[in-house]
Amino acid sequence: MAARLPLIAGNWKMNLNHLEAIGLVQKIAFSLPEKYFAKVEVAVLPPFVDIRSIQTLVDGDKLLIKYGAQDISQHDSGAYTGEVSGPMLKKLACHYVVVGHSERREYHGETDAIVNAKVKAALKHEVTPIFCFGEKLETREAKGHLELVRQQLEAGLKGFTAEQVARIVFAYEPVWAIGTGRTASSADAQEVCSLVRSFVAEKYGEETAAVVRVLYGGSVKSSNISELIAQKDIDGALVGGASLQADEFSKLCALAAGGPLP
Ligand SMILES: O=C(CO)COP(=O)(O)O
Repeated sequence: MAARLPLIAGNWKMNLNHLEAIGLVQKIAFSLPEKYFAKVEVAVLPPFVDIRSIQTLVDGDKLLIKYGAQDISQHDSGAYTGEVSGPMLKKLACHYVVVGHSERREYHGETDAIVNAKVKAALKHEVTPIFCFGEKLETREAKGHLELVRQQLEAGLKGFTAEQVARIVFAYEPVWAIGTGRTASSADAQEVCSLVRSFVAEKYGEETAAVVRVLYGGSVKSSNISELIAQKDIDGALVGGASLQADEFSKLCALAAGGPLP
């Protein structure tokens, strides 16, 4: 199986203005010298208004940290008040964009069809989509999580070729584990991440399945990252709360790289 570089992506959600963003990225960069980046890819996903400042910092100081956005419009331009397009993100040299986060599905009515269109827009403009999916508590309790994730994958990937799917980062985020302090056990997370890889293998071939990265997200911290990342099909994490603290996030990234701690 091809080696997959672990990815730790910090989803800041609606936190930190552009000045605070600069401070946090500088602290992370200071804590994580170059040697770590051969073993782990580190990305921050700030609010839109912070991205230009982070781009300037990363470019100016030649930092190895990557960055991206938390959402993308399905349209390229036009009368879509409040939206930000793929070409705009590309111009800011965003590496990643989160698509289909449960908070957008829940609070902004994003359906699987919209998520599919947004993944498509990201691929079109060569910004790597971090495609999120996951079940709510009631579905998990009714043991319907594997079926639901399968449906979300079918719908989210509709119409894509194997070449396109190979460029997607998958992120399993069980809704009941987000911001609750309740992490899925590593076995539970592995169960779903393995389903994702089998799904990709079945539909798009073994080669595609071997290269795609599958992340877990939901209350990931420095205290649980090592166990999660040790699972066969978990290639990193999408981190919310813990990505807002420089020390904690750097420690988490260092552990994902296999140490030593900064
Ligand atoms: O939603 C998440 C990342 O996208 C997870 O958030 P927490 O790490 O705060 O649970």
